[in-house]
Order: sequence, then C-alpha cells, then structure tokens
Amino acid sequence: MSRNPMIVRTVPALRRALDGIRAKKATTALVPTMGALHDGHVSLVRLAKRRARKVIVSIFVNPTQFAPSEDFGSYPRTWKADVARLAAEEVDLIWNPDVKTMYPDGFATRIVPEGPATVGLEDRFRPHFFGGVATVVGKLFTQVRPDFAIFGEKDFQQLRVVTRMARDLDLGVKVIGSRTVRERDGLAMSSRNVYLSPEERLTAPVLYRAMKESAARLRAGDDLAAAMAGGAELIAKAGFILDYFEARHAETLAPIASVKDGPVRILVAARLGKTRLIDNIAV
Ligand SMILES: Nc1ncnc2c1ncn2[C@@H]1O[C@H](COP(=O)(O)OP(=O)(O)OP(=O)(O)O)[C@@H](O)[C@H]1O
Ligand SMILES: CC(C)(CO)[C@@H](O)C(=O)[O-]
Ligand code: BAL
Repeated sequence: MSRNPMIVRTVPALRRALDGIRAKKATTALVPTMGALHDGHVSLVRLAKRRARKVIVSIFVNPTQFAPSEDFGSYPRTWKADVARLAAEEVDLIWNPDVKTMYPDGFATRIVPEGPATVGLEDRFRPHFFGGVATVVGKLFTQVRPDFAIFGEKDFQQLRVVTRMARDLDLGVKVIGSRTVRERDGLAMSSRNVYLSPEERLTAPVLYRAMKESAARLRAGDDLAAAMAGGAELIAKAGFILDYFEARHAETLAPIASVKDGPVRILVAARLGKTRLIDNIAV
C-alpha cells in the first residue's frame, strides 16, 4: 500500500498542517533527515509509526553543519525517490523547507551545545558540526513540536547531544534512539556510502570488523589500550586515514580507562579516499 504524504515548504503551511493533526488529538513523531533515504531511515520511520499516530519526516540538507571544505554542495539529493519511499511507508507529512526558510536574511541565533557529550570525537574533527545540528534540530523541534523524535544510533554522539539539548531547553520532545541498520557485510548504511568506489566499498566493512574484534578482546578481559590499538591498526592497514577509534562510556560519552568504568561503546570515524565514514557499537 502507498499513500501520498502531504508536502509542506513554508512555516505557515506547516502550522496549518499540524493544527489539522492536533485537532484530531493525534500523537506525533518527527524523523529529521537530510534526505537521500535508505533502509536506515526507513527503520526510523517504522519506529516512529509504532510510537505515534502521525509521522512527520523532515528533509533538509542543513548548511550550518557543514564546514566550507565539506560536501554540502555535492551531498546526494534524491527528492523523487525519497517521496516515493515515504509514501510507501505511509508517512503523513514531509517538512521540506529551503535554506531561506530555515535561515532567513539576518539570521543571527545559534544553539551551542556543551558538556561531556560534545568533548572530542566528531567535535574534534568537525568543530562546526554540533552547533549546526543543535541549531537546526532546535528549530525543527520548535516548528513541529512533536511528542517524539527518532534519531539513529549510527550518529551516536549526535543522538546524545540532541537528547541533552531537548532536556536542557525543555522542548517537550522525547528523543528516541534507533539501532543501526547495516548492509549484509556489516557496513552501516549511510547516504554518503554512494561516494565509495567499488574497490572502497569492498574495504569499507573493515570498520565494523575492527570494532567487533576490539569489543571481543575487551569482553575477554584484554587491556583497553591494547584492544583499541589492535582495532586502529586493522583500519589503518586496510587503507583508511583514521580520525578516531575510541572506547567511551555509553551514556555520558566520557573517556574511560577500563571496561569496568561502565557500559562501553566503541566509536570510530575514518576516511577512505574522499569518503568519511562513522560508526559505533556497544561492547
Ligand atoms: N544505518 C542507519 N541506521 C539507523 N539510522 C540511521 C542510519 N543511517 C542514518 N541514520 C539516521 O538517520 C537520520 C538522518 O541521517 P542522515 O540523513 O544524515 O543520513 P546518513 O545516512 O547518516 O547520512 P550521512 O551519510 O550524511 O551520515 C539520523 O538520525 C541518522 O542517525
Ligand atoms: C539530525 C540532522 C537531520 C540535522 O540536520 C542530521 O544531522 C542528520 O541527518 O543526522
Ligand atoms: N548524519 C550526520 C549528518 C552529517 O554528517 O552531516
């Protein structure tokens, strides 16, 4: 079955659509995306449907989370295919503002997250990133005012930062994390995977294999530094340029010295040719 979602592009049209939904006292869940949808995004939509009666998906490639040297201009844009996928999932509303709608002339306000979840990892290599994400997600939450918002664990640090922001600013949104969907060979699905050459695509699952190997060593009682160095070496040998390969506390994202320091998550970011991939797993 397939049902065409309503598509809105201006704030007044969004308000009218949401008034209609709220008049029916329906609960709402928002799935923020940058489009180029894949099965990972679809899994978020399906979780949203289980949580709420009405599902809103935003599609907006947010310029403020890209550095000038990054891929904002070339980021994959697949509008028609995205709408077809969301129709097949019977999504109710697509919120698709343009850049001028989100950032009108004179826009001069930013949400700057701080605290342990923002220390290191992505923030070290993309220092502009969480300010851009928090600002746009803060706007999306105030525009849509959903009961729930679904984010993927694939972007684990983002999930933690957004959860904290929603609480800190009393945005009234319950942020829910959804597990990472992988290709059959373990590679985490990502819109940027289309950048990989056929040869790089064969190498890319090494990230997941390295995390699994380090996790197994940690579970077997290996020293944390040694287990992490082993994983990092595998990744470098496969031809990646490693940004980070770290074990952190799964809740606070604080650095840890031993697996006894709490539930542990391994997080990785590495570049293969011109493609930067990130991933993480629980230990
Ligand atoms: N493989 C996946 N499994 C589960 N959720 C995912 C997956 N990939 C992305 N998501 C989630 O989808 C939401 C939208 O992400 P986005 O549109 O940036 O897609 P992406 O595939 O992560 O793209 P990118 O290549 O830019 O990282 C985010 O909450 C993200 O964590
Ligand atoms: C949350 C998000 C939609 C904000 O632009 C983006 O960072 C993403 O797609 O993960
Ligand atoms: N999925 C995270 C969005 C970004 O890398 O810009």
